Amino acid sequence: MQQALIEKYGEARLPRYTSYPTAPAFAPVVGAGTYGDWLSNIKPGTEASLYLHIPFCRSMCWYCGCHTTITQKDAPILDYLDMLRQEIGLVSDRVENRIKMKHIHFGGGTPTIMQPEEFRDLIGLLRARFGLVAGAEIAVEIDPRTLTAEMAAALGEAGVTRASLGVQSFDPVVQKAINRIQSEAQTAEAVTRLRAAGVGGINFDLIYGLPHQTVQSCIDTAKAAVAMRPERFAVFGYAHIPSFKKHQRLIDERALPDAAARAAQAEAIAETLVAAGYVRIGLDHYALPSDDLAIAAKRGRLRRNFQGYTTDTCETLIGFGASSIGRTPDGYVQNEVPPGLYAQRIASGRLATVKGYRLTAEDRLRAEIIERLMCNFRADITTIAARHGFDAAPLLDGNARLAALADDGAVDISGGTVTVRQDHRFIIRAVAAAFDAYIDQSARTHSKAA
Ligand SMILES: C=Cc1c2[nH]c(c1C)Cc1[nH]c(c(CCC(=O)O)c1C)Cc1[nH]c(c(C)c1CCC(=O)O)Cc1[nH]c(c(C)c1C=C)C2
Ligand SMILES: C[C@H]1O[C@@H](n2cnc3c(N)ncnc32)[C@H](O)[C@@H]1O
Ligand code: MET
Ligand code: SF4
Repeated sequence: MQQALIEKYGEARLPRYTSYPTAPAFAPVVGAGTYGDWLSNIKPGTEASLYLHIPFCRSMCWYCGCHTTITQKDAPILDYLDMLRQEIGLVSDRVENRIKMKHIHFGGGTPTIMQPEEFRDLIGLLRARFGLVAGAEIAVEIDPRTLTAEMAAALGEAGVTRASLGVQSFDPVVQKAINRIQSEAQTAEAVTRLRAAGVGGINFDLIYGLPHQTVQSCIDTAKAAVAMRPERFAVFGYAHIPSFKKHQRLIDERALPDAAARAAQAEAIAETLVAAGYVRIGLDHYALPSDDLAIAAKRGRLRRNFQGYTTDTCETLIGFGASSIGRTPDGYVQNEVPPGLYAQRIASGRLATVKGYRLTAEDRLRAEIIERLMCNFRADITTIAARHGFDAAPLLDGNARLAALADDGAVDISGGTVTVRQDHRFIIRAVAAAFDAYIDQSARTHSKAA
């Protein structure tokens, strides 16, 4: 049965539901003008999250699905940081003193491509423009291959609480096939430097489904990784979309594992991490039981946002930089993606928003159902619908996708509650899709669900 379900649902192109509606539903009707209005609607005393995108790396990993560009020079990075500072000014002029920062996330690309003093200045500017809540989280994505001792120390001094390291795979055959050579020793040294600098929460990103990856290779990587004792893991299935990311054409498609092999690899990594004391969280995260994410999951308080699973409860997320996505209580916004176009906008004194989405009451209802499914593998549709002033019946009855999942034994529906069995967690994107009103317009653009 399990095998049949993997074959039927595992290969479907479905969103990862880091938002609802998902990014393909964003449209140019929401631009800089609307975003400006939405920023002025933010209420005084709002606790907000900030995301800052740094779209530069020193070399290209062929699997990469992130918005980044390769540069060996420092000038483009310095120019970009200038624009980022200007954008922080433009936004803070509109928000005035109405927000306090609860979470700051530096993503990329590779944020640690900045010089230590540039990072310190950026944090200083944010602190000056927006107040910081006591106990706020500051998280930074890190490439262990290029993290210097000076940068690690600067992160600690600036108050960084979490570091997310790209690890992906320790298998030399896989590393060659993805153009990312990174030794275990390099990774361990980055962890040591971060811990010495006082950065307490460390996350490793791993990927399965890469070219030449096998179950054994995944187990070996997971074992080497757990020996370094990061607090968390995020384990992603390789999303191969060469039409969207041209450099993925450098990946040998004949060496890619099929759906059944991908599922076996995901399960082997899960078992290795669980055996080493990590708790499974949601679709693709793992954490030590003492970690905040594991505690939130246990209490049913897990959340999902653009960074994946999180403890962040803020309704307002302000995105800075090329391609950044933000949200306010009114809806979603996304900045211009190519760094050059983003820079042109900011240099002319305008917000860089090029698309977005204004949330309706029904979207908010569906968003909550999908978030609960993605986080808890269960959603009480009747209760959630009632809270939003909707009737649950139209969501459950005549729902062909949901009926098919129930017929296949993948979900249980009783008393208006939809539950996904723990051994069917790989199917969760298909269950979420059953509550996505836009799925048939967006399904084609998304990656394999397994
Ligand atoms: C840190 C790296 C990032 C990953 N995803 C994003 C970042 C910044 C954000 C992102 N990536 C895509 C979109 C869609 C909207 C757009 O701007 O075009 C966003 C918001 C593109 C994308 N990335 C992946 C896929 C399959 C797609 C296109 C289709 C889709 O929206 O699903 C794969 C992928 N990228 C990242 C991960 C972890 C991942 C798959 C597991 C990192
Ligand atoms: C931010 C994290 O996203 C993951 N990542 C980047 N590109 C892809 C892709 N195409 N498929 C799956 N995961 C990806 C890496 O693990 C990286 O560390
Ligand atoms: N760029 C870093 C790395 O790959 C962080 C994760 S990918 C955005 O190591
Ligand atoms: S995986 Fe990280 S380091 Fe590699 S190209 Fe993508 S953003 Fe850059």
